[in-house]
Amino acid sequence: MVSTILPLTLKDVAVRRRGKRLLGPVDLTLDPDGLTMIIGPNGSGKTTLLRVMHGVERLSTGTATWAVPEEEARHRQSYVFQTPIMLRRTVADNLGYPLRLLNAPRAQVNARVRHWAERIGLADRLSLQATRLSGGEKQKLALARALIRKPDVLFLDEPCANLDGASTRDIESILQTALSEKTRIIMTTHDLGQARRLASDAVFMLHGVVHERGPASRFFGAAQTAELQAFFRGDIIA
Ligand SMILES: Nc1ncnc2c1ncn2[C@@H]1O[C@H](COP(=O)(O)OP(=O)(O)OP(=O)(O)O)[C@@H](O)[C@H]1O
Repeated sequence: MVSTILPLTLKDVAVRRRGKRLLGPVDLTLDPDGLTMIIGPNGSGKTTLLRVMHGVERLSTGTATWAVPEEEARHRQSYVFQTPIMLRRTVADNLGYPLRLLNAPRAQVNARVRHWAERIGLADRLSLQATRLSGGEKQKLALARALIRKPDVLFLDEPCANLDGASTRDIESILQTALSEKTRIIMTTHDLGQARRLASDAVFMLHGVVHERGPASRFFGAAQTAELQAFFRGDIIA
């Protein structure tokens, strides 16, 4: 097994549905390290781009290629949806599910479940039905469930939408730890403060294409295009 599945290279990617272009053409390379933040107005194609990268969106044209065969890359990445999906089982069962799918030994599953339950503050509620958790707790559980099998790459679609400050802070702290442990993160957000806090590089989507991209320092400090400057001012971009 090679050490990372990256880079991911998108070449001339387009997604069309019922005659409408949702995305593209997009050419983009994701290097092995850091956190790439995808931002842009509603409907600009952020989620579609994320799904293309994760390999769950049918391409109309172009290619998305990892450094390893697609089958291997698929097993080494996780995706967390904006609205967390809970299995109708206990917190412990939800956390351990990805490891059980991999037939991990029971002792290892239990140890990792305990570690992550403590990390997300649910150690005393392991036998509670996960569907009964609050929105913030569900999102933390979904994040822990995605990280428990140590993916190379983690995709997150608006992980903190509708969450309070404390839950957002907890999630950002988990993401910082994952980054320090070399998990590659690619995420979308509507929260520009969060984008500045977390990003090592950023992508600005507009009308289904990558309008501007750069390292965080230049992207947030010296936006090159009038549209990104307008977006940062809070203007409506049609
Ligand atoms: N399955 C689909 N069929 C048709 N149109 C779609 C489909 N999925 C998304 N769209 C449209 O594609 C465009 C891009 O959607 P996408 O969800 O990628 O944007 P977004 O930037 O993530 O938006 P938001 O910030 O509102 O989540 C939008 O105009 C959306 O309405």
